[in-house]
Amino acid sequence: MSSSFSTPFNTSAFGTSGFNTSAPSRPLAAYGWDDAWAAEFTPYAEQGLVPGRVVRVDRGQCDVATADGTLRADTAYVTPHDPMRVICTGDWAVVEPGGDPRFVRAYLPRRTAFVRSTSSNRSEAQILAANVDHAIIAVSLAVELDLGRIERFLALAWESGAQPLVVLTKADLVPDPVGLSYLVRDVETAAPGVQVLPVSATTREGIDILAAVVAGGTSVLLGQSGAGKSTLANALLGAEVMVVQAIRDVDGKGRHTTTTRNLLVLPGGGVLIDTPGLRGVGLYDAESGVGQVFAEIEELATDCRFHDCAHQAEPGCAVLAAIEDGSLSERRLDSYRKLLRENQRIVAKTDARVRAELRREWRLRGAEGRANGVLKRGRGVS
Ligand SMILES: Nc1nc2c(ncn2[C@@H]2O[C@H](COP(=O)(O)OP(=O)(O)OP(=O)(O)O)[C@@H](O)[C@H]2O)c(=O)[nH]1
Ligand SMILES: [Zn+2]
Repeated sequence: MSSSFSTPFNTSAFGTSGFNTSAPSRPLAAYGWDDAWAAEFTPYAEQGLVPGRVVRVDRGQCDVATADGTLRADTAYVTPHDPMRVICTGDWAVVEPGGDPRFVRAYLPRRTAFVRSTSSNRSEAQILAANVDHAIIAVSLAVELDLGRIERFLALAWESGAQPLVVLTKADLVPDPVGLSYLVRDVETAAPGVQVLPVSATTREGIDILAAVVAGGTSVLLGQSGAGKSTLANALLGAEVMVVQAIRDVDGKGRHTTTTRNLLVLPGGGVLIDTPGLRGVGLYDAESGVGQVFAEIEELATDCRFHDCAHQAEPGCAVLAAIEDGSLSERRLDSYRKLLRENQRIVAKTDARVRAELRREWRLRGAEGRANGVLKRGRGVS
């Protein structure tokens, strides 16, 4: 039942009575506005500029959800040649209060970002979504688990700076609870520091737990085609809410507009970003992400006798010893190697400057989140 999803949105996110000039921060809270964003925004507020979250970017323009509803704005100032700096869905935009056209003047520094390399040969990156807190990796229980694929998505998620969460969809197709618990455990071994949650859109098992997790921030849904992402999004959103949000969007002149949004406020709290680009996202320079996915192997490696041990046949190799005693599976080590190799190929084709920038911006934050995640799971970090 969707009773738990029908409450907060209707109340006050946007008054229908017109433009709100008194308390701009309250409606924005639904979009993830917090004290830290407000602090970043202070110098712009002094210039009379307005904050808002980017819900969609088109050629040359974007839709920005502000306290006064969704505004259309020109992105000429925030579309530099550097593809990493182009404004994208999820950014907090700094918008002119009026003007024809109205311009986005800047956007606030990103906390996290999903990036994709746009082609195999050109050294170009593309920003897919900004300021994402939770990366929900949808994995279908209707087909055989592919742990390697899950690890790949996890690497991507960690690299973005977001906290991953694996959702095993279509749990109704695995009615045996013992069988299900084994599947969950298998995935958990491939996902240290990550919550693994079986859900079913059919029976609504796990949906309320998922709704509670995503209530605290901005989420994206990743996963293979057919994994159940759309179904999950609908279960979280409720069909009525999508309609309501479309109707309540107003342009700068107070007219209703009907453009589709790539960023939606969830009725149970939180924000969901669903852009076409994110749907097909692949592995991009996720070196530190890979390390996090295989945290237990990297932890073991610190006990190898040689600092640069390749875990092939070296004496005193702690990784091989773990395989020997059965505490680490060969599949896991193979998968680790495969992802590292693949990653090196991608890295070789990628602009070093872009990579350096990614690292600089997200390493600290990522390391922090990872440490927390790993500790939460009680894995051996010393
Ligand atoms: N039995 C069962 N089937 C489900 C469930 N959730 C989704 N499905 C089915 O799985 C299929 C794929 O679901 P989608 O939500 O379209 O998957 P998707 O990940 O959005 O796929 P793309 O749009 O191709 O990326 C559909 O036929 C759904 O009806 C579930 O909880 N239980
Ligand atoms: Zn070793």
